[in-house]
Amino acid sequence: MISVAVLGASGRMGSHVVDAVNGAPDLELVAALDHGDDIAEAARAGAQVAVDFTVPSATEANVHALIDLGIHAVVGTTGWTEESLLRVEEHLRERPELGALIAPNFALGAVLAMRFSAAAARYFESVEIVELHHPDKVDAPSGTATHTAQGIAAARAAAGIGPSPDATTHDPDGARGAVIDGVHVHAVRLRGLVAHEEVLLGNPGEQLTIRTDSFDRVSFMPGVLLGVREVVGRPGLAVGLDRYMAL
Ligand SMILES: NC(=O)C1=CN([C@@H]2O[C@H](COP(=O)(O)OP(=O)(O)OC[C@H]3O[C@@H](n4cnc5c(N)ncnc54)[C@H](O)[C@@H]3O)[C@@H](O)[C@H]2O)C=CC1
Ligand SMILES: O=C(O)C1=N[C@H](C(=O)O)C[C@H](O)C1
Repeated sequence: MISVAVLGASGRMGSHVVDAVNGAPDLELVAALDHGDDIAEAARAGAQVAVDFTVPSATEANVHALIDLGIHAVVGTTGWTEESLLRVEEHLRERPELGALIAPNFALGAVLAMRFSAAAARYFESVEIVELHHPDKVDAPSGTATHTAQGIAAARAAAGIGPSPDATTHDPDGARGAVIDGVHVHAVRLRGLVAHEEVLLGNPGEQLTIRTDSFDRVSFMPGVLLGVREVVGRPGLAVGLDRYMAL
């Protein structure tokens, strides 16, 4: 039995995680904490793993606190940078028995879409990303789109491919979107949506579209539970659920 704490337990994702942990025969929910609660309560309750679905401004401090408390971390919250990930990696070296999984997306379809996009990237002249989310989301572009763009950019750089062609010289309103590692990313916020992403890859006369849709937050739960079960045996930092999957 793995003892689990949930941080952000009253939120859209956290409340689903509470239900998923309660429904798993091999997991026991020992703490459901939200804004204003003392994170040390997770340790007092005996948590081995804490799942963090909070807010970008809180998640890094939560993870450092969990490491200090001797608790493995499974993190879905967005807002991570190269620098903040490095700080966690460094901190984990002081506690070699602990693991942390930080994953921009726990939906298996989204994990595969990120992998497929990176695999396809070198074969297309042009690539752009459109991410589409519910309008209550506080950050843009999404963590998933950022990670997807980084994977695509790394694959193109490794293959010696230059930037996607683009003749735009006049864009006073930012219509070409954000640019992450040279990849344009467009963010849509629309009532009715949950979490969606399209990667558009173009060549003369052809287009490949890789699309992933989460219509319901239950789509993230198998990945979260996989992370909880695996993190206890995988010390150090893992970025992306694909690190725990046989891909
Ligand atoms: N990796 C993935 O698969 C997914 C990641 N996300 C990300 O998860 C995060 C949360 O998303 P939602 O659940 O939609 O947000 P939400 O706003 O519904 O929930 C966040 C919860 O965290 C609580 N909170 C804020 N600061 C806290 C702190 N210091 N300690 C404990 N709780 C705190 C809030 O009170 C709230 O209940 C976002 O960054 C989002 O992008 C969302 C869906 C899937
Ligand atoms: O806020 C959300 O809802 C989501 N956030 C994550 C992200 O920013 O990529 C994962 C998923 O897209 C849902």
